[in-house]
Order: sequence, then structure tokens, then C-alpha cells
Amino acid sequence: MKLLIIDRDGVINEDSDAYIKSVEEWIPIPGSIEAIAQLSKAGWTVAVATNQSGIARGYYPTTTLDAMHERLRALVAELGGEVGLIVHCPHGPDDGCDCRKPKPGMLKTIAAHYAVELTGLWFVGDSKGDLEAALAVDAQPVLVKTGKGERTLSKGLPAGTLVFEDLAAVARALIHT
Ligand SMILES: O=P(O)(O)OC[C@@H](O)[C@H]1O[C@@H](OP(=O)(O)O)[C@@H](O)[C@@H](O)[C@@H]1O
Ligand SMILES: [Mg+2]
Ligand SMILES: [Zn+2]
Repeated sequence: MKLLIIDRDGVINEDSDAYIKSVEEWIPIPGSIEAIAQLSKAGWTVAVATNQSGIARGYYPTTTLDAMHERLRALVAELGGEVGLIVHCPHGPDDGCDCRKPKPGMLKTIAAHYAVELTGLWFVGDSKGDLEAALAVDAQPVLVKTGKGERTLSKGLPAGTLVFEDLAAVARALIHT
């Protein structure tokens, strides 16, 4: 099975240090919706693993997060593609959960859902925690330079991390290999 797991904020949509608190603030990064649709139509399943501590912090309710993800699904469907399982961690940094990246709990949940192994599976993110979550389960860390990606890059990357300009470049690499 061709499964790609991606981070949300900074990979699919623009990120903000003030959190993405509403559907109106949820703005796709140019090319990302198209990339997901093209991957989907090429036989890839694209799943999402996203930290959403803004819920624990009381910045927005789960219903708003669900509305953002309905929007994502609708935009990809308009292009003939579909989005796979979306898993989010609603907890805060001090909640000690198993799902908040850099812990790999969400990656494990997605892998179990699709009954696939995580070894070597690409996980695309923009933050150091994304890369560390991938490494924790022997998946392939992939950094995009969108969102916080340039900031993450400037601090040095784990050995073996693949780097792409954006999700569209990741899609091109996967579809044409
Ligand atoms: O990139 P993903 O995992 O999809 O989502 C990241 C968001 O949950 C937010 O994560 C926060 O980190 P803290 O949760 O406050 O450490 C900050 O980095 C925000 O800028 C960011 O919007
Ligand atoms: Mg991110
Ligand atoms: Zn969690």
C-alpha cells in the first residue's frame, strides 16, 4: 500500500505562531491541495498527523478543527482526490499524552488503521518534532521548507532527513518514481 503521512500546519496550510484558530485562518499553502489530490489519484493514501494544542489551550473547540478538516476534504475532492485518516493530538505540552509529536503515537495509530509497517514510511513535516516522531518509529523524516521548515532547517536536521521545497515537490518525487 502506498501510504504517505503528512503534518498539517505548515505543510498543507499556512501556519501561525498565533495558532490556526478558525476555518478563515486555515489557508492552504499554494500547491498543497493539488499535491494531495494528485497523490490520491496516483494511488497514494494521504493521512494526516497533527498536533492541536490550541484545543487544550482553549483557543478553539474540536468542532472548529473538524470544520477545517471538512474544508480540506472538500477542496481535495473538488480536484478528484481524497484525504485519508486525519489524526490529531488535542493535548497540551504538559499533559503527558502519548500522541503529541515528537512522540510517535499518531503515526502508530495511522499505521495500525491501515495495517502497514512504519519502517521507511515517509512522514512529511515542517517542525523538528515531526522529524523526531518519524525517527522514533524508524520512518523516513521528510522536511518541507514551508511553514516553520526554514526555521527547522536553520537549526540542523537529523541525518538522513529528506528536504523538499514544499508538499508539491514531495508529490512530484513520489509520483514520478
Ligand atoms: O504542525 P502541526 O502539528 O499540524 O500543528 C502545529 C500547531 O498545533 C501549532 O503548534 C504550536 O506548538 P505547541 O503545540 O504550542 O508546542 C505552535 O507551533 C503553533 O504555531 C502551531 O500552529
Ligand atoms: Mg507543522
Ligand atoms: Zn496527545
